[in-house]
Order: sequence, then C-alpha cells, then structure tokens
Amino acid sequence: MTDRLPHEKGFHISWDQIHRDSRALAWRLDGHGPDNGAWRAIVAVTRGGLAPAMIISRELDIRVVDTISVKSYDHQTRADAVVLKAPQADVMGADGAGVLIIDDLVDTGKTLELVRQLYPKAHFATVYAKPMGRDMVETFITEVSQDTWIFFPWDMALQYVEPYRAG
Ligand SMILES: O=P(O)(O)OC[C@H]1O[C@H](OP(=O)(O)OP(=O)(O)O)[C@H](O)[C@@H]1O
Ligand code: HPA
Ligand SMILES: [Mg+2]
Repeated sequence: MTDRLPHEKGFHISWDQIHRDSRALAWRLDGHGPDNGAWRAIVAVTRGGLAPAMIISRELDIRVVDTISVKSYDHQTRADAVVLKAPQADVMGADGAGVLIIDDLVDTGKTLELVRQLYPKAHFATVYAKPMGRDMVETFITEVSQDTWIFFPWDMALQYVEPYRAG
C-alpha cells in the first residue's frame, strides 16, 4: 500500500500522540464558545473525527455529541464529497452557531467546505491541517506539508521491521 502513495512523506501518529494533540485542541477551544465560553454541542465528521471528538467532549464536558458522515475519499483517491448522514436538525439550529465541528484533519478542504455550506456559523476545528485546507478551519493544532500523508493509529498495526544495519 505504502509504495502506491503519491505522497513524498509519511507522518505516523500513535494513539498517544492523537490523544495528546486532541487534548491540546480541546484546551485551545475551551472558553471560546458563544454561551459564556461554552459550546452547545460537538459534531464529529465520521469516521476520522470520532476519536478526537470523544476526547474533546470529555475534556470540555460536552454531552451533546452528534455526527455528520461525509464520504469524499476512495482509499487515497479523491472523489466528490457527499453527505451520507446529517446531524439532528435541533442540534444544529438554523446555521450551526455554537456547535463545534471536529475532524481529524483538513487536507484539500473539500470535506469541510461541504459541511460549512450547510452550517456556516459553526466553529470548525481539526487536529492536523495541510496548507490547501488550512483556511477552512478556525482552529487546528499541527500543520504538515501538502505532500505528507498522515497515518492514523486506527489504520495501522505494530509489525516487525528489519534492523537498520543488516547483519
Ligand atoms: O480536506 P479533505 O481533502 O476533504 O480531506 C480530509 C478528510 O479526509 C479524511 O476522511 P475520509 O473521507 O478519508 O473518511 P474517513 O474519515 O471515514 O476515513 C479525513 O478524515 C478528513 O475527513
Ligand atoms: O493525509 C491523510 N491521511 C489520512 N487520511 C486522509 N484523508 C485525506 N488526507 C489524509
Ligand atoms: Mg474523515
């Protein structure tokens, strides 16, 4: 799989790292909601946004958590983004004001562009961002270059590697 990557570099994220970076995102968002600093709800962009959204909902004590399912990638090839499942209308209100939309990363920005068309007043936040999509989010933690493919822990498994210097 890796040898078919069109990307120059790989950035491999462990569970520990995504936990730390998601916590950092939670702390950055804390106190910036419209209701005395509080956020009304979290909406995770499934599937990648689910893990960061869980961690952020715990840190910020947000109990209303919903999902939006956007399908935009067929493995590592881009395809048109479509909404497969929308969040509850009463959670989003008219325009998403006071709602945190959480995803693991923004790459080209196509996924969040579609979500923003639906909920223009929501606050968009991702753990990682690439330059092309960076302006689609209000808040992110770490930027990586456009030619980097981010590997998340839920897509990986521990495996044997040959020693650097062969015996
Ligand atoms: O900014 P973009 O170029 O749109 O890319 C970013 C999106 O792509 C990935 O999701 P994907 O569609 O692969 O689905 P998944 O979350 O279910 O893995 C990632 O989790 C983001 O949601
Ligand atoms: O860099 C990436 N890693 C994982 N999923 C992705 N979806 C778009 N870009 C990426
Ligand atoms: Mg995703």
